[in-house]
Amino acid sequence: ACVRACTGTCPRVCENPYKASAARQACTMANTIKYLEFPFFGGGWLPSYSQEEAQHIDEELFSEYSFSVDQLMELAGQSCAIAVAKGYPLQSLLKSTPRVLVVCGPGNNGGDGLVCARHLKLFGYDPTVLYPKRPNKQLFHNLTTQCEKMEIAFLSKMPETAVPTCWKTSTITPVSKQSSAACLNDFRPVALTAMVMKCFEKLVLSHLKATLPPSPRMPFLLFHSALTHLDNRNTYVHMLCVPLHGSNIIIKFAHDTTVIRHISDDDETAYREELQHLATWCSSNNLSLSTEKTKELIVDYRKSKGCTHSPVHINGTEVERVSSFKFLGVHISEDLPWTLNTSGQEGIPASLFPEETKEGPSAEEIDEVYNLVVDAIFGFSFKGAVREPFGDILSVLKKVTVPIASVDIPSGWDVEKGSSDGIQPDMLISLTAPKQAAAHFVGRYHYLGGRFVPPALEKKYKLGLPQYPGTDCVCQLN
Ligand SMILES: NC(=O)C1=CN([C@@H]2O[C@H](COP(=O)(O)OP(=O)(O)OC[C@H]3O[C@@H](n4cnc5c(N)ncnc54)[C@H](OP(=O)(O)O)[C@@H]3O)[C@@H](O)[C@H]2O)[C@H](O)CC1
Ligand SMILES: [K+]
Repeated sequence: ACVRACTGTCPRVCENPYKASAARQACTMANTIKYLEFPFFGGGWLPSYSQEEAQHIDEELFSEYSFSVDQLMELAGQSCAIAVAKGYPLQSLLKSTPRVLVVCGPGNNGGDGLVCARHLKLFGYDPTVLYPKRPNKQLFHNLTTQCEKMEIAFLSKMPETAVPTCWKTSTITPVSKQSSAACLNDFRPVALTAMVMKCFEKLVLSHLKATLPPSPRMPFLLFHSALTHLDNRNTYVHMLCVPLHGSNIIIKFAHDTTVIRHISDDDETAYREELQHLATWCSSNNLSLSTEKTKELIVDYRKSKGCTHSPVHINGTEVERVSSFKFLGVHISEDLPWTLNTSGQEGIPASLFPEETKEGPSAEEIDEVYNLVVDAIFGFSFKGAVREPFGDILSVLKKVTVPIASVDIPSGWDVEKGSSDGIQPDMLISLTAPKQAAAHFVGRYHYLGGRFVPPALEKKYKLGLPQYPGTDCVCQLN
């Protein structure tokens, strides 16, 4: 391996007088500073930083130097895209389309990932962003919009990758029911669906019929009850998912619309925005939303529910909360009793939703579809055991065989100690300065990015940064 680490006084530091004096001064500042060897560009030793030091430097950039997060994130994310383009040039990719999966976490590391995706798109790659937990902050809304405007696809979980949006979109044309139509009710809405979708629906139906297990699980049941409709001549099914927030699911079936949202941390903003968006969309398209007929059901299994759920309003009218309703022919109750729809089955099997609730594609799907994965899940603020949904995602990333390029820190690694059984990226792009975990990186490419450190700050923290070549904003360290 080209990168090694040593702690405290390192004999090889003496080979470089500048580094030796920097090392001595740095050691008086923090006993924990460790040095990484970087053989590129003449070689030398580079300090690496603990979690706390990285956070101090970061804070000082914002407070003392008045940088905004957007500014630094743009430079950080752009340098990640440049490093990826250097390590994996378009012409070297093995798949016919230059697809890259960018997995973004809930913090600023995820923001770097969004910026990286946008620049990769400008460089000619075809990025798809997996963004399962989106923070409700303007910065991240903006970054997401920028990506969406550049036609970068977003995944929140696997089903949305299976059917392209254009197939799922129907044009609803009002056809007059009588010769002198006077009001909206005199029109019948006729939905025109893409022909390819109609064929697809038939294929899905026959596939589902062939593969349905003897005791169907809930999601299969929902789809099955919708798709049996296709058995009748001259009929078809619409399941239209056009979420405003990628993590909302909207199911349209005939003239019924259902909005589904998984709520975490009591944050209902995206759900409420979706309803507002739906009401506005209906009104601007001359469709009337019948609030009286709209019902809301909340499934809440938390032990201590703490707060009561405040009602939602559509066009100023409160939506009635019910404890059960019939959805696509299936009775759903807030306590999800299995027996409502089946006989002879006691309770809900523990493995009811094993595959269906998993976030993101499987390792096989990633290997098949993407050339590489950009890991922007966690950076220097990661602490403790990985919480879901990221535990499942990291387990998948451990199994992929396509290269992984990690932004700042391989996600899931302890920022200082690394992780022997974590993901093993092929590329690491350290931002500002390498963190101590970089000593355990054994992949092919280690880049330094984020060329925004003012010289005074570099001096204060004894960063001893290497000379970036010319005007480049990344520097290869191994
Ligand atoms: N100066 C620079 O070099 C710059 C670097 N940037 C990038 O920013 C990250 C650091 O960003 P930060 O937002 O501080 O933190 P992270 O992105 O690392 O992660 C915070 C989120 O992660 C969640 N978290 C933490 N631990 C866990 C865990 N064990 N399981 C699940 N989730 C976890 C945390 O959730 P909370 O619930 O604790 O809030 C946060 O949501 C740096 O590495 C660079 O990539 C900037 O772009 C610009 C300047
Ligand atoms: K990362």
